[in-house]
Amino acid sequence: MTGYGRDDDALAALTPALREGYFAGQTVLITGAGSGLGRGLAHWAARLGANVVLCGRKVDRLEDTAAAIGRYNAQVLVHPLTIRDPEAVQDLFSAVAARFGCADIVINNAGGQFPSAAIDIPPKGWHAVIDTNLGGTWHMMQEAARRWRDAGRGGSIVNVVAVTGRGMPGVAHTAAARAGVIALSKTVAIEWAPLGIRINCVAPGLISTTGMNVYDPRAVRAMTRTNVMQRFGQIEEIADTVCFVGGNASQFMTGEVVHVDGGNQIWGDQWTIDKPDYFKVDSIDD
Ligand SMILES: CCCCCCCCCCC/C=C/C(=O)SCCNC(=O)CCNC(=O)[C@H](O)C(C)(C)COP(=O)(O)OP(=O)(O)OC[C@H]1O[C@@H](n2cnc3c(N)ncnc32)[C@H](O)[C@@H]1OP(=O)(O)O
Ligand SMILES: NC(=O)C1=CN([C@@H]2O[C@H](COP(=O)(O)OP(=O)(O)OC[C@H]3O[C@@H](n4cnc5c(N)ncnc54)[C@H](OP(=O)(O)O)[C@@H]3O)[C@@H](O)[C@H]2O)C=CC1
Repeated sequence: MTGYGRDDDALAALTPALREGYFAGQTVLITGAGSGLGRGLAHWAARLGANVVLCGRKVDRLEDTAAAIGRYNAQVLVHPLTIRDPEAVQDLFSAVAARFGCADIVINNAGGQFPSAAIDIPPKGWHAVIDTNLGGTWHMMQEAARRWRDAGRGGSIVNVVAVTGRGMPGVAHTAAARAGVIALSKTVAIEWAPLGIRINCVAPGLISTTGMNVYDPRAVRAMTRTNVMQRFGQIEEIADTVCFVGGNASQFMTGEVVHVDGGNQIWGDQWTIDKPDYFKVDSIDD
């Protein structure tokens, strides 16, 4: 384990930007809550007064998050599933209904990818990334909306995506999936407005989480040079934004994509695999 991310004690020592009680009486569902940003979001939601639903595939990691946020005395439901299975997603929302009534805020944070030149991505790898990031997020969005519609009430969805605007060489599958989520979010922000449902996206730049451990450490160190601020973002910087966007402080926002990326959408290298000589400044003739 390298130094990426923040452990539970470090998260507990920080203070959310939003006021105490911001989520009081509300239920916040978080996917990918066993690690990284999702775990940070679980701390933030619990500290802001929410009932918290923790989802992901690995139950041990979810139980660990539940134990860690026990210090805030929140009501917590652990529900393992893969978001790629629409029936499992329906079961999740039934379990939430049985325990808390309805979720108020759904944070679709689960996802990931692997670095590969687009030309080399195998079909199985393509489908794994698309089915998780686009398909899984969609199953969660649609089921949340159906439950809110059937209950005659609204709700709020936050989709954690990525900075796709300039392309993402080295992770084309995730660029396609996340751009799909953004387009979907803008579309249903319109269709579901009459239902009182808001949908927004948060696009993190490179954030220091344990998720970085799956990448080559040298490459990840170099990635800190790829934004205007020349550093990693931190979990709390994303958690503050997601909680703002998910909760009532942003109630006049929908269909929005909030970039929290140190300026990476306007400047900085995008390469997540070795950059071809073609793009290197040294390759320019005098
Ligand atoms: C070298 C440059 C490093 C730069 C680092 C920065 C990257 C910036 C990207 C943009 C910013 C986003 C950052 C993040 O998201 S941080 C971390 C988030 N977490 C993860 O990405 C988790 C790790 N990823 C995964 O778990 C998987 O990629 C996946 C999401 C697909 C998991 O799905 P699943 O569990 O179903 O997949 P499998 O492991 O069973 O694999 C299915 C097939 O996918 C192909 N595959 C999977 N991993 C790799 C790999 N490392 N290399 C090549 N191919 C891979 C493969 O076909 C698998 O099938 P087989 O196992 O049968 O071969
Ligand atoms: N860190 C960064 O720099 C950036 C991250 N992001 C995105 O933010 C999100 C969180 O990333 P981060 O915390 O860094 O990385 P992590 O790898 O720590 O988090 C990904 C989480 O997704 C869960 N997950 C993956 N597949 C599924 C599935 N099929 N069903 C349910 N849960 C699943 C994993 O849990 P489990 O394995 O137990 O299922 C894990 O907890 C991801 O979507 C990521 O791509 C976007 C931009 C930048």
